[in-house]
Amino acid sequence: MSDIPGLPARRAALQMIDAVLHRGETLETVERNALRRMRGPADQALARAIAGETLRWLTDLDLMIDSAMKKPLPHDAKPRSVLRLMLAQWLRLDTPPHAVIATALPLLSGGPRRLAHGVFSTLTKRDGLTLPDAPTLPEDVAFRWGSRAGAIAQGLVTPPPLDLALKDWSETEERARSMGGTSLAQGHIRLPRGTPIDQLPSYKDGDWWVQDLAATLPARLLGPGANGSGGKRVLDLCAAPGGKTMQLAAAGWKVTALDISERRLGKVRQNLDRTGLEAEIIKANALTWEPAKQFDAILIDAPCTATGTCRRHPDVIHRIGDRQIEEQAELQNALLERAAGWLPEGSMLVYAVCSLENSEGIAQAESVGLTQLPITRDELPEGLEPTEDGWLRTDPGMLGNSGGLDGFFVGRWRK
Ligand SMILES: C[S@@+](CC[C@H](N)C(=O)[O-])C[C@H]1O[C@@H](n2cnc3c(N)ncnc32)[C@H](O)[C@@H]1O
Repeated sequence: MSDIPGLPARRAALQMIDAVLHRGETLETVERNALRRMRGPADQALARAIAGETLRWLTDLDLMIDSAMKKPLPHDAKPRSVLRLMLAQWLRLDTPPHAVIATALPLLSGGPRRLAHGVFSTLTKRDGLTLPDAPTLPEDVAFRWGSRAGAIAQGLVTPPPLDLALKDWSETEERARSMGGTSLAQGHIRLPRGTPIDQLPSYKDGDWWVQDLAATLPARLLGPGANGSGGKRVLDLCAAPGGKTMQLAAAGWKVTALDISERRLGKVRQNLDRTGLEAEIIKANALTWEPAKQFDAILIDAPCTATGTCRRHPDVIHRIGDRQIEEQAELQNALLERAAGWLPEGSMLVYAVCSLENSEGIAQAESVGLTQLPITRDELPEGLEPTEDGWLRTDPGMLGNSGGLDGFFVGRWRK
């Protein structure tokens, strides 16, 4: 079966979609297993694209499948899964129907195969069958994202560009020009999606790292770390893989980077080595650890449901529900309470989550018993605004004309 060219990519995509939808696994984890056995980068990229587009447009693909059947297929039926990825290839990846049939139908046999063939043929012959302008979100997700749901769905249509964060902000203009990119903020370069990272100039020199523009905002809101008497101390409480640790170190802060995961701290070390930046690294559980020194600032980039990264991880749209949100909110609340207790007078706290959920963002921020230091418009890249209450909420529906950005909630306080 694996002799048919293109079939391994479809099989891997099917495995990825099923693991996300039926076992609640993250796309990132299942990708590692599913793609391991595949031959080359082109097949891997194809499997990723099929799985990504299927998950992004799942609700619409299911509506189409149901419209071509007298009796709807169960949600976990294999022919439904195969039909989903067949339609995603045809309607999103422009694969001609005959090629879709040749490479995906062998995933089924017997009656299910005839059924999928029949449904796909019916749909491909239907006049004017197209997807809507933006993916339809599952009802519970649309409800949670409220008035922003439509804009966020629009932001999901195009997979995100590649954002780089620069170690030296004074090089922004020159690097944007030499790399053929654009810049939406000092120290930020935006390149087209798919740009091969390790072939970009100065990758090995460690002059930049990959980081979505939205993910750079929490550390930016702490300002520079250097003052007359040297670097101020910052505790980066949930630090791995180290994007914000590098930003803070590059901005002159003396950084203590703490994380519970040794494996993920390995990434922080690698990132610091590559960029030549420095930080003290601590492996500890922030819920039991006690600091031995005081900090001028604490950044909590808290563990969260990561629904704000739905453009690059469309699995979150289907995997995350009330239970996961509540679990994360509980952890965030405990982290915030502890960190607020460690701050000396005059210090600053920034709390951030890459989540679009109110319970992980605004609801957490409102429980902090410190003096809010409202975020102001002049601290943000053009086109972004703080909320009326001085919090920052970004989502994939914003900055649409320049490539969008991930969803984040950020709050800031002074003690
Ligand atoms: C959103 S990620 C941090 C991303 C990171 N700040 C960056 O910019 O690259 C959240 C991190 O929190 C860590 N974490 C989760 N629970 C923790 C705990 N109880 N104590 C310390 N770190 C924890 C996870 O291992 C994960 O690396």
